[in-house]
Amino acid sequence: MLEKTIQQQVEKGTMLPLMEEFYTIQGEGYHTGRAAYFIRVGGCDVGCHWCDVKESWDPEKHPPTGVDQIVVNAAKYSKTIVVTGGEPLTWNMEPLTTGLKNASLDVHIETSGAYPLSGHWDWICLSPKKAKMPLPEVYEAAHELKVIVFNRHDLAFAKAESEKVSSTCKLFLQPEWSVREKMIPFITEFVMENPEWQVSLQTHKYLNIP
Ligand SMILES: C[S@@+](CC[C@H](N)C(=O)[O-])C[C@H]1O[C@@H](n2cnc3c(N)ncnc32)[C@H](O)[C@@H]1O
Ligand SMILES: Nc1nc2[nH]cc(C(=O)O)c2c(=O)[nH]1
Ligand code: SF4
Ligand SMILES: [Mg+2]
Repeated sequence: MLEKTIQQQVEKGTMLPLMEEFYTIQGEGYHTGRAAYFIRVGGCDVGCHWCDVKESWDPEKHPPTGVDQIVVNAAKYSKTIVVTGGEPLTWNMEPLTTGLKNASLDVHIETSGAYPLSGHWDWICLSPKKAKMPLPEVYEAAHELKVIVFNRHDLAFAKAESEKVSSTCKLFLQPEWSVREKMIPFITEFVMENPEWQVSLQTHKYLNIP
């Protein structure tokens, strides 16, 4: 009985499999350097082989948590909230983001865009993945396109992806962490030749913070 109620709440998005929450500094992309509270929601089946948070993939490993409780915690820490995962758009983000907006918070998302866009967002960071491409609605809504560069072909992929986003969308190339030393020369050369793009580094990993 209880199990069933919880499952129904997860289906509605009033409960979410919460992996972790932490107050830190946004390490990547347009808002790099800004203090923010991160809400990491479990569940992702995109399957990036280099994913730096594979523990997030199985939603069963993360306790279903009421969104009201998540909002109360978040509001204690920061005005800026980053919802990430896992893939947050696996779930209905409407209840969580309504709660966060009612608390007057700025609400950002990190997403692959592979699932329908739900929720109310002040900032959408789209990081497209070839294995499960973003839906058209997410390209249209994205404020920031952040392409991970694992090999040189990813630069051509980045260019093609940039044709699908709005004209105001900010463009970032971020080296895949394990090959950063090899990819940084290609990325820097590309950005100097294509100055509409900017470099994004995972600065939290250099700072040794979460
Ligand atoms: C862990 S993902 C979670 C959100 C969502 N599933 C996504 O991929 O956008 C958060 C961000 O980290 C990036 N990322 C994951 N693993 C990485 C790695 N090994 N090196 C560089 N960036 C990575 C993703 O591309 C994404 O922009
Ligand atoms: N500091 C910090 N910044 C981040 N930006 C995006 C992250 C993510 O995993 O979504 C992340 C993260 O895990 N930590
Ligand atoms: S989409 Fe995001 S969470 Fe899912 S495997 Fe790829 S990087 Fe990891
Ligand atoms: Mg991360």
